[in-house]
Parts: sequence; C-alpha cells; structure tokens
Amino acid sequence: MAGSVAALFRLTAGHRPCVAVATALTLAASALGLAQPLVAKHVVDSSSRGEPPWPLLLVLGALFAAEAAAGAIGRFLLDRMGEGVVRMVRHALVSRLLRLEMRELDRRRGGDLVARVTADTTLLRDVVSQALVDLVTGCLVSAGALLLMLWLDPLLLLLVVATVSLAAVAVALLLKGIRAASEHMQDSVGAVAAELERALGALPVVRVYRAEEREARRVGERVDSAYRSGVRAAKLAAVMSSAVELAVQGSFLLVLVVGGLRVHGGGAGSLGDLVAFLLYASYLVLPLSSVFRALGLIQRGTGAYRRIDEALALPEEPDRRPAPAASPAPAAVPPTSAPAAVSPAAPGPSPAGPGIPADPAPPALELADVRFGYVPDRPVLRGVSLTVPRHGLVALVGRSGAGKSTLFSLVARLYEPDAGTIRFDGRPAASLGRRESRAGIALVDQNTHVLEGTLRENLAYAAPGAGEDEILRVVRLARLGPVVRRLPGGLDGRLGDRGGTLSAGERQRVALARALLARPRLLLLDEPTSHLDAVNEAALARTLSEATADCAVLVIAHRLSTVQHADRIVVLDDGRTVASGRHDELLTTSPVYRELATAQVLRGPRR
Ligand SMILES: Nc1ncnc2c1ncn2[C@@H]1O[C@H](COP(=O)(O)OP(=O)(O)OP(=O)(O)O)[C@@H](O)[C@H]1O
Repeated sequence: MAGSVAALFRLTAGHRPCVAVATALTLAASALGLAQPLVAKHVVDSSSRGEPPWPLLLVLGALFAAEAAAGAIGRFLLDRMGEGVVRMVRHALVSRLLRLEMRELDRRRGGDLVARVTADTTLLRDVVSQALVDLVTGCLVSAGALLLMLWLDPLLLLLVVATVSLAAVAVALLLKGIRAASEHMQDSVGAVAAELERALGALPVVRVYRAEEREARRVGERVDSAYRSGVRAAKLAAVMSSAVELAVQGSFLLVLVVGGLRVHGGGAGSLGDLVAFLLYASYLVLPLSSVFRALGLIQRGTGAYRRIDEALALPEEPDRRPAPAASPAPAAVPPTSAPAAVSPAAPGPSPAGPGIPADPAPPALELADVRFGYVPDRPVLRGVSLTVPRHGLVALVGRSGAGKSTLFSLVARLYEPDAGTIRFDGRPAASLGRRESRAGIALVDQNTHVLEGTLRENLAYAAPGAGEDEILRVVRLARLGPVVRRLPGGLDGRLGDRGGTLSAGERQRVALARALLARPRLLLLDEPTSHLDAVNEAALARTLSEATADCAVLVIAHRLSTVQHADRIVVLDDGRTVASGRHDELLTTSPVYRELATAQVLRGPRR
C-alpha cells in the first residue's frame, strides 16, 4: 500500500508547487470548517445565557463562505494537476509505444497498448487528483479534530476511536480484494480494445464468413469479464463504505447517549461542549471516511498504474547497439551455384556481379553471412550474402516463407541480425545509428501502408518538406494521375482509414510514389507489382529502371516482368542465398530458380 502511494506521489513531480497550494487551500478550508463548531458552541452557549447571537452568526456565515471559496479553488487546482499528470503520462506512453522494439511489439496486442494510453490514464487521473490529496488532507484534518476532541472530552474521544478502529480493520481487509478486482478489470478493458481491434481490422472477413456473432461473443466475453470485476470491486467498496458509515453512526449514537447522560446528570461539560464535540466527531469522521475512500481509489488506480508503468518500462529501440557476433570477413559463400555476385568478397572483375559494370564506390548495400531468427533456435535467415550496387536493380526471388521480407526488415533495421554484417555504402550498420541507416532508405512493404489523411500528406510522409513540383513528379512516375483527378479535392482529398477509399493497386502506387519522393539511396520494394494490371506493371518496370539512375533498387519479385528487368537476380532458399545471376543464366545454373520459374511461382503479367 505504501508503495502504491509512493508511486502515485512520484507522478506528481513537476506539479508539487500546485499540489502544495491546493493542499494548503484544502487544509485552510478544513480549518475554517473546524472553527465553525467552536463558534456554534458560543452561539448555543450565549443563546442559553439569553445574549443576542447575531455577531457570532455573522462570523459563522463568513467562515462558511471562506471555506467554500478555498475548497473550490483547491479542488480546481487539484483537477488541473490531475489533467497535467495524465497529459504527461500520455505523452510518455505515446513516445514509448512509437519507439518500441519490434520484437516487443510482436509480442503485444495493439488494442491493449492503446487502452493503456486511454482507459488506464483516465482512471489514474481520478486517483492522482482526488485520492492523494484526500489522503493527505484527510489525515491532517482528522488529526486536528482528534486533538480538539481530546481537549474537549477524552472519554468521548475514546468511544469514537474504538468504533472507527473497527471500521479501519474492515477497510484493511477489503482493500486487497478491491485492488485485485480492479487490476483484473483494467486488464479486461485492455483485452476488449484488443479483441475489437482484431475484429474491426478484418471486418470484410468477419462479414463474409458470417462471424459477427462469434466475434461479438468473443469481445463480449471480455466485456463481461470487465463487468464482473467492476461489480466485484463495487461490492467490496460498498461493504467498505457501509462499514465506515456504521462506524460513523455508531460513534455518533454512542457520543450522543453517553454525552447526553453526562450533561443531563450534571457531569462534565455543558450542552455547548456536547454540540461542539458532536460537530468535531462529524469533522473527524468525514475526513476519515474520505481517507478510507482514497485508499480504495488508490487500490483501484494501482491496477491502472501497474499497466501504465509496465508499458513505460517496455524496451525502446535503441538508436545504436553493440554489433552482434559479426563474421570477421564476409567470406561465407553459399554453396553450390552461388556465384561471385552473392559474395561481396569473392574475387572477379566486377564485385557487383554479372550484368552490372564495375563501380569503384562501395555498394549501396552489402550483406555478409547474415543470420537471424525472430525467436531463439528458430532461424529464418541462415546465411545471406548479397550486394546491391549503387546504381542497379537487384531482384530477390524465393519460395514463400524463404525469408525475403525478413531480409528487408533487417536492412531497414527493424530487427538486428543475430550474426553477420550489413554494410550501407561500405559502412557497417553496427557503427551507424538506426536513424542514420534509415535516412537513406525507402521501403514499400507488402502491406503498402496508407495512413488516414490526404493523398498529399501520404506522399509527403517520407519528405515533409517536398515541393509541389516534386510531388507532381512522383504522381506522374507512379501513374497516380487518374487517382488525383478522381479524388474529391485532388491531392488534398482524404484517403480514409488505412487508405480504404483506394484500390489495392492504387495503394501500392501511393506507397511507391511516397518512396520515390524520399529520393533514397536504397529503394526496397516488396513485390511492388502484385496488385497492378499489365499496363501499370510495364510502366512501373520502366520507372524502376529509371530509378536506378538515382539510387540502388532491391526488389522482392514474384513476377517474371520484374525479374526480367533486373540487372541481377538473387535466389533465396530456406534462409540462404543459393544463386545469383541473370534470368537466362539462372534457368540453366540454378535448379531452385528453374523450379520457381517453371512452377510459375514467378508469374507472367496479369491479364
Ligand atoms: N514477426 C514474425 N515473428 C515470427 N516469425 C515470423 C515473423 N515474420 C515472419 N516470420 C516467419 O519467418 C519466415 C520467413 O517469413 P518472410 O515473411 O520473411 O518470408 P517471405 O520469403 O517474404 O515470404 P512471402 O514470399 O510469402 O512473403 C516465415 O516462416 C514466417 O512465418
């Protein structure tokens, strides 16, 4: 419990002056409240003596008004502080989530992470703004009331303390259950978001397979689970507040009976003393019940805080990391038909490989015996070596699952190789920051991500400062003219969530135009023609050939048209580069390539 309070208190760092002022105002309001019974006592006593109570009543009114004003300002400052803490936590979460290690992201569910930024922080706001200060002011006010009651009547105080202690025991027993139920509820809320995101992300599939009911049930189970936990927490909280209420009523009754008997019997204290004591009892009990409520709220918030804290502790992608066990020399030549081009270290007149003139400058990209697995002991790449010269089109072919997209992910440095070396322009990736490595790369992946926003925003995503001429140039190159003309608003027309208003081929061309706008040194294309018709496919082939004048192009190819335009083809089989050359050569030298070509893995243009 103390740990939870300390953790929540740490969150208020940067807002401490505001907390201090708000606490002071709340305490002042409480002090003004505590003064009222004293004045009330005098009002009662002077009335019983037959003196006019008006001046004292005026003081009482002023105390009321001052208490209300101090309380309102204090409350506002606290709420503002709560919003500030939530804003800070949300900024930190968003920044962390956007920089997460890819391996970590693979393990997580997007919806659950989003819920941590939204639902969990909202709960945290209430805890920070209400519970912490309620706890501090409640404790202080209770202590003040206790002292005054001790001064007025120690015996009656003993009665109050005894009954309130009973309530404290009940509260302590219930708090643990409230915390567990609340943690479970927040986890379930995260799961609701994750399940809903899963269904909405595949809505056409859900509809076609008439799975709405199944998906609704699946999400519904999580909703029900959140409901059950919420009800359980509410039940425990209700029992808790009943226990506190009982203690309050009980202590009032006891004080009234015992105190009344003593006043009536002419024992210690006047009627005014008894009235003052009763008012103090109420001032003790109210802050005490707010302390108990705050403890309950903190337990509820602890579940949310744990989830937020966990997300904030997830590993970020470091810009630089120590080089893995790099192979000393890139000499691991794949077996059999792997020719010079596959190994950058292999001797020969053109290190770039056949079909590409020798270039004295280091290649744009060089992979030497690169090995990688997403999970330990399940290697996906088992020894990949290839070079992409500064100006040239290299096609990567291989069966589905051979590791082609994985290789792209390593080149884009979304993952780091377990072994082997990647060099950009002759410089080992391990010696470059990730941002620096990526600065020269453009990537069009299989998902051809199009973001919600305008066409212009999507194109300029890779180069936010690009001018109109540049944008029009890539629109032309990617044959996006008809899309611009058709779209209401042209370049400034919105594309809908995930580019939903575009066809798959149009999305592919948007992604390509965006990549070209970046004017990269190395262009990575993961099967860029899969959704294009024959006309667009031929045009794209020409565009790619032209692009090689400005940059190196590495393209994952499933189409004959793409490989036929390539200066060189690299064959990947079961995570290894096994051959390299031109189409005609490979048909005779590489059985794997021949199989790919004849089994129509490499397809002709779409009709
Ligand atoms: N994020 C991931 N986590 C774990 N395994 C993965 C991940 N991504 C891919 N894999 C696995 O790695 C292997 C290679 O996948 P990859 O996508 O690189 O193949 P590919 O050659 O691009 O296939 P395709 O031509 O079908 O796109 C596959 O067995 C795949 O299941």
